[in-house]
Amino acid sequence: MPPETPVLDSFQTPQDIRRLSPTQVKALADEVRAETIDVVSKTGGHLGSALGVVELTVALHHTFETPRDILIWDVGHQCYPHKILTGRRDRIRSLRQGGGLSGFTKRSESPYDPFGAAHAATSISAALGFCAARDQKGEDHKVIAVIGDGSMSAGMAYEAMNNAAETTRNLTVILNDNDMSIAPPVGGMSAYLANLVSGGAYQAVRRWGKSVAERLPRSIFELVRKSEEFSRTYVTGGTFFEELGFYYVGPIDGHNMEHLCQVLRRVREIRDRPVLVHVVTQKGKGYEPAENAADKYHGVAKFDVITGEQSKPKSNAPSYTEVFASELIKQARRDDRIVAITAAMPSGTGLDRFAEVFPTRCYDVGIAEQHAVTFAAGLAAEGMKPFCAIYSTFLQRGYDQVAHDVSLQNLPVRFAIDRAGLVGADGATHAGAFDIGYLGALPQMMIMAASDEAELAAMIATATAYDDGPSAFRYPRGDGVGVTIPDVAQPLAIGKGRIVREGSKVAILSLGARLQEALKAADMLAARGLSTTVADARFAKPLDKDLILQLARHHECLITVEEGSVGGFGGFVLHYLAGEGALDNALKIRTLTLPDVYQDQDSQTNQYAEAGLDAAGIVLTAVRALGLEDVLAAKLVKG
Ligand SMILES: Cc1ncc(C[n+]2csc(CCOP(=O)(O)OP(=O)(O)O)c2C)c(N)n1
Ligand SMILES: CC(=O)[C@@H](O)[C@H](O)COP(=O)(O)O
Ligand SMILES: [Mg+2]
Repeated sequence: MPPETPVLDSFQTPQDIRRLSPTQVKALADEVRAETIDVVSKTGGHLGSALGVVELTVALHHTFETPRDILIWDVGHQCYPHKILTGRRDRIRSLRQGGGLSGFTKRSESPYDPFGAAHAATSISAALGFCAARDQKGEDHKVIAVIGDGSMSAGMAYEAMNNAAETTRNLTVILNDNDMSIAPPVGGMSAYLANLVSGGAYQAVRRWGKSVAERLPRSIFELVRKSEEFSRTYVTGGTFFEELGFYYVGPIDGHNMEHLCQVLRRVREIRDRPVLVHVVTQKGKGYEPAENAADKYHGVAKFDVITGEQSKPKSNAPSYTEVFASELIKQARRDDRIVAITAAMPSGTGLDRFAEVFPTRCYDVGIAEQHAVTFAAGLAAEGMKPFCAIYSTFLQRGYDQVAHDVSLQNLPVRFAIDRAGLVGADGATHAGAFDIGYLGALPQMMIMAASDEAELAAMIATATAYDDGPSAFRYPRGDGVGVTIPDVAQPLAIGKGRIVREGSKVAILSLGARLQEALKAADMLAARGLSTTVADARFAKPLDKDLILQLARHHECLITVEEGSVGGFGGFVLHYLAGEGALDNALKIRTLTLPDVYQDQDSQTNQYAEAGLDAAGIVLTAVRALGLEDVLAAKLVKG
């Protein structure tokens, strides 16, 4: 290959990486880094994490026989270099776009993605499953899990490590330690890892290397350094990981390609015990704006490569997250029993702002949703008012805790459920689809959904005032609609909705932020001569039974609308009306929910259109329910 040909362009198959010389491998890493920056500048995405693992990714594919060897990325948000190297380069510019590549690893996308992810700390458990299957089948390939230091704060990682040595002798765990989660990492394990890096062999080897480097001929120095460094890292004993039955190798420099490949080659041969390789990397490595940013460009919008400036769309309304933060701060100024909890998402939930005002009343417990929920239960049991702010999708992980520790004991934990409904570019793994159903199944749970930012403020006031049991309020990703928020929001009447527009033929009962689409649909229906009532349910539990009966009795057609899956609000309404015998008459009732499929990434607008949850979808449902498709079509033809 001529020296000027980019290594990346010379690939026929990903297996070609294994034939590259050390110089080419280094060049390849540089090319992959440049391409990753360029791609994400146009698509947005998880840049910092991807940049931190460029060398590691190249080294892994260079050393191991993927896809025969199983490589599992934890979370999967750092996998862009992996995608570039594994046959998806031609589609990499469709990353996170509708119809394009997922921003995470995904089994259906490639044989190089043996296990999909997006929620943290699943990799070691999954890898162990792959190991057990391999061992059962008498096969001999390697299985590698790459997990970040932030994800190491999650319970699943410990459950898996605790089980590793008893399950297999042949597992490689790479701990990718960039000393960052989305925010700076928290907790004892993080401190322990920092200690290993700052006090252990890593610094000693680096210091030793520096002091002798100038005095030895380069070739001799390299030889000595390699064997010395490897043996030092290899025999470092007494770590937590070794107590669990792992060989501990590290800490090693995750950006030193030569060293990385050498260590991985040796690790590849170990088959008598699970190995944990502690690799030290830098989040945002190689792109100055990312390296210098506090969040290391964890998740970015499209940006200008030269300046690093991100292009965030302008809005006249605050985001729901911002409203949550401001309103909770207001409530907390008046009520010193209010405390807030986040599971490693201070900026995403807005609790970073709360922590600035009330540093001692905000708890970041790490990626530990289960713990966050039971921790909140303990606080509530002692008379505090905990607001447990967790995205809908991540609260799934704490479901048993919500059921067993909170709901069963009727403890007044307040769940602030951000990212309710479809979330756009993160796709199916992050959709807040299920919380209405899974929380609604629990006795004693009060559930609200905000239709705009003023409603959210009122719901926060309601949750603050409500001490009789657990409560939850959900709100979507993105900006509000621009309504005025009162200085002092007032609590809502529990279990009472509101009529927003009066009509007579069709009733749309909306729960949550689809209300605007419901109102648009009402306009469109009115234009077709169909007088339409629009109501905002506010509560999924308890239901506003009077309102529902009134809508059912006085309209020919009732349509429920929600940003949630089948088995949620619409199901509760149907259940109630069936019990009342209200479905025995001529009422035409339809429940609009998210479809019973996992929807891939796209813009939120397109996702909702695909789900039939936009104004056009609501109109179509009403027209079909009333059997008027032909009549209206004929009218349209006549003009
Ligand atoms: C269960 C769960 N909770 C929260 C998140 C949100 N989240 C995604 S990446 C991340 C930080 C992960 O840190 P680390 O594993 O160190 O990876 P890094 O981003 O530093 O590469 C968090 C909190 C998640 N994906 N899954
Ligand atoms: C990978 C991950 O889980 C988070 O980084 C997530 O993508 C954040 O989502 P938001 O951008 O909605 O906060
Ligand atoms: Mg990290």
